[in-house]
Amino acid sequence: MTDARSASTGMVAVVNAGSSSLKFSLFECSADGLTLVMRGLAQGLDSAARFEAKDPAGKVLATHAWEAGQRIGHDAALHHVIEAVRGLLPGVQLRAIGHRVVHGGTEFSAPELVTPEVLEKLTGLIPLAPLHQPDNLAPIRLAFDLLPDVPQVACFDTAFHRSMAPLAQMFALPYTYYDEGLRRYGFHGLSYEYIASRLPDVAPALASGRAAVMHLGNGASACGLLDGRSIASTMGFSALDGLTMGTRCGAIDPGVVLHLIQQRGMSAADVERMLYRQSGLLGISGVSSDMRTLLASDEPRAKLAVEHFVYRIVRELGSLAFAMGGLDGLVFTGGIGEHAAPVRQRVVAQMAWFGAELDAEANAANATCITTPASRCAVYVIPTDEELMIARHTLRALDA
Ligand SMILES: Nc1ncnc2c1ncn2[C@@H]1O[C@H](COP(=O)(O)OP(=O)(O)O)[C@@H](O)[C@H]1O
Ligand SMILES: CC(=O)OP(=O)(O)O
Ligand SMILES: [Mg+2]
Repeated sequence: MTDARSASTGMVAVVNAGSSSLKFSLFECSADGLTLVMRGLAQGLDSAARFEAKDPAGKVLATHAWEAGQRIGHDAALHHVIEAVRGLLPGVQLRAIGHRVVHGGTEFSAPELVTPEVLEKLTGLIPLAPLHQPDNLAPIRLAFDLLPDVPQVACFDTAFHRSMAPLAQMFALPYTYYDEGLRRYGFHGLSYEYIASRLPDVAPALASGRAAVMHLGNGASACGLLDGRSIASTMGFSALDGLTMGTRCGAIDPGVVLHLIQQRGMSAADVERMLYRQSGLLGISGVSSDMRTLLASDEPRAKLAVEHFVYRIVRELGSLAFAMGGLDGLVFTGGIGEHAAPVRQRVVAQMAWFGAELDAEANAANATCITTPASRCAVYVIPTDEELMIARHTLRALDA
């Protein structure tokens, strides 16, 4: 958020459509930059949908709850968002809409103005991200109908990782599959790009150094940032790979998938449901996918789930450090990374052999730097802002 005070040149709306939620933000554009005006969230779209819009200070501007048990589609949620914004800001002029689109495939390595042809190509990528891409594209289609004169820009989760070397993108499958697009793409790129944009101010040594960034939200991944560019990601071909997540399994032996299908008689759809929706923190704990609930629980399996989450982070951290030729610092971001001090404490405790030393008070306060001056490796907490990153990209794409 900037402190822009000069004349407004219109608003940019940002839509981040997830599998069960739809987040939106409105930014005012001026010569000084982008200023957040409003942000909101329609969540629980599967069963217990509710909507809330807030001003930048967190004051609630509007709420709505749908009937419990009703499944609200993204179209209905977006209709509601548009009506709510029109009610709160009558006469609002949208200069553009920026969208988070999870998959850009091999073709889209930068934000793209959406034309019907581009939308068709993005639709063709649905098989690469079946649980994210359809929800990302639904609001674009709807906005084409409802707001045909407003330009739309697609901003990709995969784009920031296109800087990874071919070797880092390659699976050891027969080579033709690589050419056909079966490769490690990496996701959460808008979040990593935002963090990279913050490093020169927050941690200048990391901006030009070797940083491992942990985006720990409901989906979780880690990225190796070398000189501010992505050189490795724990997420792969899909958003299933890598770290333990809320309901996703993270890295597993592909032999397990074969076993479930061949020996246990599960269908591909059953396996997909299990790996995406019934695994991870929820699967291990049997209690919840929500880190807050697990940290507050006395259930042994809730504790085990948290331990597994930490274990996988530390294992991947070692891999990223060697891929970068060393480690100058670590950045935590995402809902868990920004707020779950006990998780950060456990990760840094596992790095004690390496010389990392936690500042317990700073960690408890979610301070920006949570290690002592004597620590060999600095550890930071930097809140992410995928929406601001999308708004910036959207303006740049319009100017281009
Ligand atoms: N104060 C907190 N303590 C521990 N975990 C938290 C806290 N606040 C949020 N989280 C966790 O953050 C996760 C959601 O992260 P978020 O980045 O908001 O998710 P999404 O990927 O849906 O955007 C949940 O597991 C939630 O429990
Ligand atoms: C790519 C991905 O995992 O996204 P999310 O964290 O929004 O589920
Ligand atoms: Mg997320």
